[in-house]
Amino acid sequence: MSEQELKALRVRIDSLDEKVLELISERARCAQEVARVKMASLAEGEVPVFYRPEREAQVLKRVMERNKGPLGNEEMARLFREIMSSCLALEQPLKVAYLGPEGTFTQAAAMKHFGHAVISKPMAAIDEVFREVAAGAVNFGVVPVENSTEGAVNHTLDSFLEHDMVICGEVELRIHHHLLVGENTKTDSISRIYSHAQSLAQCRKWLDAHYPNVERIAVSSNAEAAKRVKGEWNSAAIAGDMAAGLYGLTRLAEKIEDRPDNSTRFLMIGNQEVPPTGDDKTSIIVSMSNRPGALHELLVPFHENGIDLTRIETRPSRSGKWTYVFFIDFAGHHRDPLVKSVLEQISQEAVALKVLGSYPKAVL
Ligand SMILES: C=C(O[C@@H]1C=C(C(=O)O)C=C[C@H]1O)C(=O)O
Repeated sequence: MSEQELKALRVRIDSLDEKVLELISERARCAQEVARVKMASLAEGEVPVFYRPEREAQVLKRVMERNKGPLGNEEMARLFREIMSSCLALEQPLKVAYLGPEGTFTQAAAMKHFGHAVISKPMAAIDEVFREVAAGAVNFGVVPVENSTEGAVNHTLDSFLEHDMVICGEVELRIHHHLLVGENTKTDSISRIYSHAQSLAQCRKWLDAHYPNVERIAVSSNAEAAKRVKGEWNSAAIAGDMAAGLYGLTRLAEKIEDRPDNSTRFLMIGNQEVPPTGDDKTSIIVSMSNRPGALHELLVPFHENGIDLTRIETRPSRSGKWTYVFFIDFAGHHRDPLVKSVLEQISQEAVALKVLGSYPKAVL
């Protein structure tokens, strides 16, 4: 390509950028107008709701449907995710607590869902994320709920039994783990590998094959593992890209998770009910009396009404020995007439039924 051709293309890009810039600014002014209208139409004592997850899900879906390339749908939606995040911040900067410290996959999930224009607050434990939301110190919390290799995150499920929380959204993240070392690590003398217990489990076979005799030490998070390695010469950490970048570690081996499709699902928790989008999920907790056929009775109404169950998990109820609660996710919104009638049927059989929330299915 000649110098002249390049120059002409760059002039074109500059002029397109000017238009993109002007359009984004116009969009941002529109969002400011939306905020003004929301404020003006408040009833006495009513608190304004600036963040609308159902609307954001629709905007992103529309972008993906209309996108003609060459950028991929996900890539395009990610760009719009950030534009919306900045527009919303003009209305109200969201405060989001997540399972920290900085550099965790939960932080990456929070950024994927809300974009980067939020004020994010790392918490030391899942329960603290719940408490921070309950106390009103933040608008939303982000917690992991299940991993495709290792299953449920029990701390999260148990926290739902202790706090009244609304699930406002979900996001899924591909989890890639790397073996990370610091500048001073003697790579042939590694005698300890730090990581979160879930991550150690997700890389178990790889560790058995490559570091069978090295001590595996479970710490509170992958980011904590990365932090420890920074100051030690004989240790390595298993963590993801964010933690590697944050603590300046290098990858001794990449993508060492045993299953290449290793993914984690995260939930956004808050206290805002989300209206239907037409493509939603609902999460409920049900406790049944301990008698034969109870689980069958619970599941039949879903089957008979053609409602797609996406997940069912059992946990001890914590209110009696050998009594259990079921965490159930299914397609649909609790305001859909069909879902409403199924929930009514179940509540007749159940000891207790609680809707944790209906929320848009993950778009990104
Ligand atoms: C502009 C609005 O407020 C927020 C910002 C949005 C956006 O930038 O598109 C979408 C939904 C809300 O989270 C709105 O409610 O439409």
